[in-house]
Amino acid sequence: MFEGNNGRNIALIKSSKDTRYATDSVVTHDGVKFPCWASSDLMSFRQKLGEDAYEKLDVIGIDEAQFFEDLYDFCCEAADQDGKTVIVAGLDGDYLRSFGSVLDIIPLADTITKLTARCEVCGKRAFFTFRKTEETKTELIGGADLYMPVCRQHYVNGQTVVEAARTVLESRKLHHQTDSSSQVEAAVSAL
Ligand SMILES: Nc1ncnc2c1ncn2[C@@H]1O[C@H](COP(=O)(O)OP(=O)(O)O)[C@@H](O)[C@H]1O
Ligand SMILES: Cc1cn([C@H]2C[C@H](O)[C@@H](COP(=O)(O)O)O2)c(=O)[nH]c1=O
Repeated sequence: MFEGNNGRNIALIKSSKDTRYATDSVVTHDGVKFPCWASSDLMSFRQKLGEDAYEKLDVIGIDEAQFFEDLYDFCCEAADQDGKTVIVAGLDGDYLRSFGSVLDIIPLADTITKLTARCEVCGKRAFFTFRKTEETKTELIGGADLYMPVCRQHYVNGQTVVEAARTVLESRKLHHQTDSSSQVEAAVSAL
């Protein structure tokens, strides 16, 4: 727990699934760090922090919210019942569409800010994330090695290219084994 500039007590929680830059800090891609609790769930936070410390908390920040299954229940309890200011950051979409419970908490929020990156192909505003590999599981920790931010046009084009590449590769696999993931990556880099 930390005291912010305005005297408010703040705690920051991130998912322990994401250990890319640090286990006990939230770290931006350009290296700005802030100490945090890393946890696999949110509901145990109150007990881990201790009742007295929890009572004194004013603000709870949550990063990588898409990874928390109990996001909705925690936000309800912390904001509605306990009067905390809860600030949530996370991906609304995975490489396909909706991600975890992030969209479920929209009706609980006072305000929502949708941030965008820049499309890696054309530089326009990027609303979506394109996955560069063949892996299809929803949760796959990684950065620029696995993902690229894309605008709507390049997201749709990219999915079409990958689907077409997969179809061709699947039919080829019937005849002989090929390294399909490297061929999908080659198709993506040709976008
Ligand atoms: N509130 C902010 N004001 C200004 N720059 C910010 C702010 N939040 C993030 N950034 C910058 O935006 C970039 C992306 O943020 P980051 O947290 O690394 O990305 P992600 O959204 O993928 O977690 C970083 O370079 C970071 O310094
Ligand atoms: C699109 C997408 C992302 N993820 C993972 C990849 C990263 O570990 C985090 C996002 O971190 P960031 O700092 O906000 O860039 O989410 C995933 O597991 N599945 C996906 O489809």
